[in-house]
Amino acid sequence: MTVLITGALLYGEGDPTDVRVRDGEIVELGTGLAVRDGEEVLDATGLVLLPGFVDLHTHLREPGREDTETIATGSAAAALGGYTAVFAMANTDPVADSAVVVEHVHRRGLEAGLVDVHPVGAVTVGLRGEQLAEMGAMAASAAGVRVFSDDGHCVSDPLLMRRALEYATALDVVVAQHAEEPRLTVGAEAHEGPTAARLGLTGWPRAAEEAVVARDVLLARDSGARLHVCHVSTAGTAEVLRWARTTMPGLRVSAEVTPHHLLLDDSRLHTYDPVNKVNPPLREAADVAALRRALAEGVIDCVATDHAPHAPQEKDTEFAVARPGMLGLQTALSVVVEAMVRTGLLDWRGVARVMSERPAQIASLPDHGRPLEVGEPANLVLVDPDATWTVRGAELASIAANTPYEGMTLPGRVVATLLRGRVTARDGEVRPC
Ligand SMILES: NC(=O)N[C@@H](CC(=O)O)C(=O)O
Repeated sequence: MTVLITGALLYGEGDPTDVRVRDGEIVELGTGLAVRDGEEVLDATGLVLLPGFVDLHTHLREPGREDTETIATGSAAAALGGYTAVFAMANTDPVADSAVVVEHVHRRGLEAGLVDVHPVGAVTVGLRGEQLAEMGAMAASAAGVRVFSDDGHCVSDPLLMRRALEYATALDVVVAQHAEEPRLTVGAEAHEGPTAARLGLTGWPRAAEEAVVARDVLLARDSGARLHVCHVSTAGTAEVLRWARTTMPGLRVSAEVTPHHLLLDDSRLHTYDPVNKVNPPLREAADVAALRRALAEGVIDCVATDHAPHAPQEKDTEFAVARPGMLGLQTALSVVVEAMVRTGLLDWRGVARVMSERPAQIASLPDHGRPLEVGEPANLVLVDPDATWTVRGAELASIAANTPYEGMTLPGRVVATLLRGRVTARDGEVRPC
């Protein structure tokens, strides 16, 4: 299968370039490349070519909640969002805490064939935070698990977290922590601050996140482990990470921020619409500004969606009982363009860094986030930087429709995604193999 991409702006820079892709690789770069017989041509005039995006944090809900998302529908959303690899969180039913479950998820991803689906293994049995899961068996399984997380729950017991990091060091895998001290967030519904106080919502204080991150970087320092901090949501956490990076040379700590924490703040909560309920919660405008700065400066490494589909009956209910979480895979690029590119904080090379290169490096994916050069794997995304589109939850590929961007017009549109040289999405349609 051969594809010729014509006139693309590589990383949004320089002269328009033609890119020939064959047998899963970039085989030729140049200008005026001739179209060969049987070749699919992608006219990329005015479009930006980047390495395909990598999402370290996705909830695909299969097994267990196929009424809200399946590995096939989530893979479609990912391909349409420009992703070539996603990491599927372990909070499924059954929990992905054994080789059997992670191998099942991996296999289902291969069957869907739209994006590389990497199962995340649970750190503790049943996500209960009591006993370590069989991390070694999951790492050694056919799924080759490289990222472990109890996401949705914090590994709050410091001794258990220390042990998890020690095992992770031995296995050379990453522990991704959902940083939330549970004793500080009992009954929490929204960010603790003036908005929650006015609305009568129980607060989720910043310190519940910041204290766990501070503890964990010290545990990572002592164990030499690779720690990844999920969904950083506060200015204070960014400061803890900055302090850790500057005072502890050799520290192997990385961090992600979600698109929604880069764009939305808790001023949206006055409607009590649970579409805005998410964990960690939307914070204040000053946090949003600090997170944007930290991402631009590399204090936060990457963007991860925390794509969290929920059924209507879990969202269209009272704020207090509604499930937290928002869709993210198909809107991530546009939100990053709005929050980071339009504001001048990142150029397209920066977008490639935070959405492709750093996440691939953090998860040790050798074939993703690679330079746009001859001989490199053709995991690619073509973006129209000037297009805008209006988000409609019902039109997204996910089964669930809980997008906080409903009706919003956002910039930047994914035109095509290529996985190992095969077009997986083009002009809003997916192409399963
Ligand atoms: N991020 C979310 O708001 N929700 C996540 C889990 C969680 O972190 O609570 C989910 O699985 O729905």
